[in-house]
Amino acid sequence: MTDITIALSKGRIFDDTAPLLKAAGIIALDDPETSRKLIIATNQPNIRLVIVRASDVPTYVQYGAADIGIGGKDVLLEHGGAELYQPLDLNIARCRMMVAVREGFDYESAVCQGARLRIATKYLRTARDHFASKGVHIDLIKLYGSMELAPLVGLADAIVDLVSSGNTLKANHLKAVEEIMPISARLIINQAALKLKRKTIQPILDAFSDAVRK
Ligand SMILES: Nc1ncnc2c1ncn2[C@@H]1O[C@H](COP(=O)(O)OP(=O)(O)OP(=O)(O)O)[C@@H](O)[C@H]1O
Ligand SMILES: O=P(O)(O)OC[C@H]1O[C@H](OP(=O)(O)OP(=O)(O)O)[C@H](O)[C@@H]1O
Repeated sequence: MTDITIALSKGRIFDDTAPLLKAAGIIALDDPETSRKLIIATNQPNIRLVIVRASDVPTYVQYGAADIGIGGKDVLLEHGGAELYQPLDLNIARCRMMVAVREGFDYESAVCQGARLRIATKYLRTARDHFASKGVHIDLIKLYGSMELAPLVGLADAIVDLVSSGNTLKANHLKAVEEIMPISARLIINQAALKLKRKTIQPILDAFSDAVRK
């Protein structure tokens, strides 16, 4: 039987993917939340999970270290998608990529007046493309997390970040001023693996598709 490696991150992606894996008859033998193991066996001897940082999932699949991955559209856009086949929107880990500012900040006026905006984000490519399409001049500041802090301490005028419930923005007296795009997690497959291991990968893909449609 052909060996298959599936890359995914722990936390919300693993939690939301576990039911889809189950629908494909795949059950992890350890819980990545409690185990320190990075390679997790499943009930299917030829299928293993590798637990990586969310932003590293496309890299593992691109280089063929994993055959299949599950990653957010946010992460896939930043990566660029080289060598990746993206056949399925899993409709999980749903949120929105937004521009947000301090509650008192007049974003519309700043944009209308052609002000140069300082934007803090971990999503450089997405932010660059968004503001370029609006013709807004920006300086980008790369952060790795807690973006909501940046406008509060004068590091940036605005942030580009993910918003789901809106609770994080509210707790930090920020407001969303623009939606850039809806985000959800996608199945990604290494293009060479799809050709060489199609017989094993296709039934997994089909089971995921059926489970998503239900
Ligand atoms: N608040 C949220 N609600 C729903 N989905 C979200 C939310 N925040 C992030 N996501 C989605 O879940 C994915 C994984 O998020 P997670 O928080 O596990 O990783 P991360 O901290 O963003 O990444 P990394 O560990 O690489 O820094 C994101 O790439 C995004 O697609
Ligand atoms: O609108 P909300 O429901 O409050 O969710 C938004 C928060 O979720 C994400 O962070 P996450 O929880 O992944 O923490 P992280 O910054 O450590 O990745 C995102 O970066 C926001 O901070």
